[in-house]
Amino acid sequence: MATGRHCSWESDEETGGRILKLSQARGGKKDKRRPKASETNFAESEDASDEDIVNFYDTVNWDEFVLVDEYSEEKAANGELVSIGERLRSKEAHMDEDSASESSKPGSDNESKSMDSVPEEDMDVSHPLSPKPVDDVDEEDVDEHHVEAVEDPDIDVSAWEIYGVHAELLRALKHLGFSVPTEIQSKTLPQALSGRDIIGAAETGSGKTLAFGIPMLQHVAKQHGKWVAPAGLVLTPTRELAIQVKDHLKAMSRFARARVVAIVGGMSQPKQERLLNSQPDIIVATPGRLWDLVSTNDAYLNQLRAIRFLAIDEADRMLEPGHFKELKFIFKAINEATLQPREGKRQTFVFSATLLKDMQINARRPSQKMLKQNQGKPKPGSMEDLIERVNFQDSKPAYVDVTQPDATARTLVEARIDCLANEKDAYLYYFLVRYPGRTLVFVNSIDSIRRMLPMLRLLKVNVFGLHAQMEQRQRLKNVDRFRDTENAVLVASDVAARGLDIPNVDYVIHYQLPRSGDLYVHRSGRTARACQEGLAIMMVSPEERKLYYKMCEMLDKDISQFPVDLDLIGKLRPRVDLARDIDLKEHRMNKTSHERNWFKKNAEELDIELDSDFLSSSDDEHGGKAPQSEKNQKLLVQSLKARLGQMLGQKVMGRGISARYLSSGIISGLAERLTDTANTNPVIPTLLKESALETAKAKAGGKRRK
Ligand SMILES: Nc1ncnc2c1ncn2[C@@H]1O[C@H](COP(=O)(O)OP(=O)(O)OP(=O)(O)O)[C@@H](O)[C@H]1O
Repeated sequence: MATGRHCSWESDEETGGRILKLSQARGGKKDKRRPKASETNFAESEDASDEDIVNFYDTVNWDEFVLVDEYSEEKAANGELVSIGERLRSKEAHMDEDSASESSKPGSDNESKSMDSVPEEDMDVSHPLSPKPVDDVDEEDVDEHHVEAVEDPDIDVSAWEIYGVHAELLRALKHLGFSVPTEIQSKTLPQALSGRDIIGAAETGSGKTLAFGIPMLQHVAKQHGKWVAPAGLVLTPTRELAIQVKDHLKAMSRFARARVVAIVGGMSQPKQERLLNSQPDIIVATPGRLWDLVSTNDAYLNQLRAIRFLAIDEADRMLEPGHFKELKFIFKAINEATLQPREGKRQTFVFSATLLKDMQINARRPSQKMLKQNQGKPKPGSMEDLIERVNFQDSKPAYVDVTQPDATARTLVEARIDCLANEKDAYLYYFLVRYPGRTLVFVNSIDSIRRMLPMLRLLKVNVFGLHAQMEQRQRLKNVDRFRDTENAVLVASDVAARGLDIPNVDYVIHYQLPRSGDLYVHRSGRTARACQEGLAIMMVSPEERKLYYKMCEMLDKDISQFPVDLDLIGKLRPRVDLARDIDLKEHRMNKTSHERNWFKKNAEELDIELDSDFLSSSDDEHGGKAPQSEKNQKLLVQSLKARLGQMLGQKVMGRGISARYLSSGIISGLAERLTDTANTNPVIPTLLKESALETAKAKAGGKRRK
């Protein structure tokens, strides 16, 4: 590698687009050359240090610089693409205004918030490719005068007034269009606003965030800008959830102007330290990153010890390995005698969708042996253990349980599809084609995601991936794209199962059965949110049947079969088989060429001469010639892709999903249907567009829980 800065494009497996890998050898000379637009991107290399990135930013002419990858092209088509320079200037103006208004806050430390103290590396959050900004000085911040000038929509929020909700929060509720509280909110708020600790459980998507968020924001609103310490700490199990909760609370504090920050792993640590230094009112954090920062800095620790509100969101997930250790440290640290005096006691909220159910199950189970082993203490890592460690200051925390017996949302319709394990791809593709909609597909392993993404892309499905091994930036970007794209598909591991609030997810498909009833509830809860209807479908192979029956028993429910059209699946299957075949061949080719390049590169570095047989088959990347067999393979793949393209271009003439569309084997009004593109399925023009939800409801005979 050269001694200076090195920028190179690499293809991105997840997106099919490109990312820039940026690196600089330590002590390398500063390259004053202006990079060409095609050489630059904000997506900094994983291993590029903050310093490297700051140096890199110095060299870029932002006015000339617009991003050139696929996603930006989409934005450009909508006229949304602007030069980065323009964005930076608008952000700068924003920050100036922000710091001016901040200086009126008593006790504010302007230095820590001034433009000078915000290194340019922070600016990456405002570029058009980045996910929703995660800092506290992002573009969503609205200046006070502007905010006050906003006209309030004509929405009646008087239903909230009986709880004494602050006028500034009532205004935000108007703007959010939340005219009445949800059940968990109406049952929690009177107790929480009167100072009680709460253990709460409510179905997924029922509005738990504001149930614990409003009491915190209410406290901040009453402080009128006086800052002594953060008012609240919200702990969540995943980064995405933390950012989502932060966004939600921020939207709610639009007029109360609370400073809400997210402290999560996968983001620049110095930046997150600056966020903690910025006098936040509410910190939303994942335990790991928070503990990293807090355990090495007493100032942060003292901030936490002074909080007035602690909320544990998705508490049951916090018990899983990987979260609980840091959570225990945080509890211990903040429960120690506070150095910074707190005005009044701390209130604690513990929330989940399945919490009480778990607690009841656990409460029933502790055997004498177990109790003996633990000397009367709760089992380490259990919910009781968490509850004990959190150290409620209320002698009797209030229990608020508004879950259904099976804990799923009332508006959720459930169905199952029985099929062989190796047929699942064909059935899934059939479903996606037959019922276009925003669809979240859950699988049990990252390998399944890696296998399914390229196959579905070859089938021209608008698909994104989400799993824990993806870079954080990519994870957020994919969630944003899924949220912003009509009829998109997100293939996800259980990292997305809990808490992710993506509006309007039409369908959740359990491609593989979840490993527990709780996970089923959480996964399914990504649809049917905020009182809307949604459909969850389990794909059950014969091997999974035992587990399926166990789950039905545990959840105490029968799940009806979802009707499928076997004739159509038969017609779509050759496309899926071909896409799988192409992907397999491409994968093998890439593997062979990667291995050969690896040998060659290492041999060059070690100055070893490779066998002439080996050299004759050296890859063309290094000027050599690829072997004939490999060239043939490439040609074969190209021709298979052309064949698949042809297949995908053809319409499928199905017989229809039910007798409703058939009369004596002849489709009535076929000619009209074939020309009525607005109402017919784009791939199967003999069928009318239909919602899978309605189909499932019709099949279940309209039987719904009350
Ligand atoms: N009072 C309300 N009226 C209408 N919509 C609401 C109300 N309160 C919250 N919402 C909306 O409902 C959705 C779900 O809220 P939230 O994410 O808080 O649910 P949750 O119970 O935390 O779900 P999960 O258990 O899956 O995390 C959000 O989009 C939120 O904006």
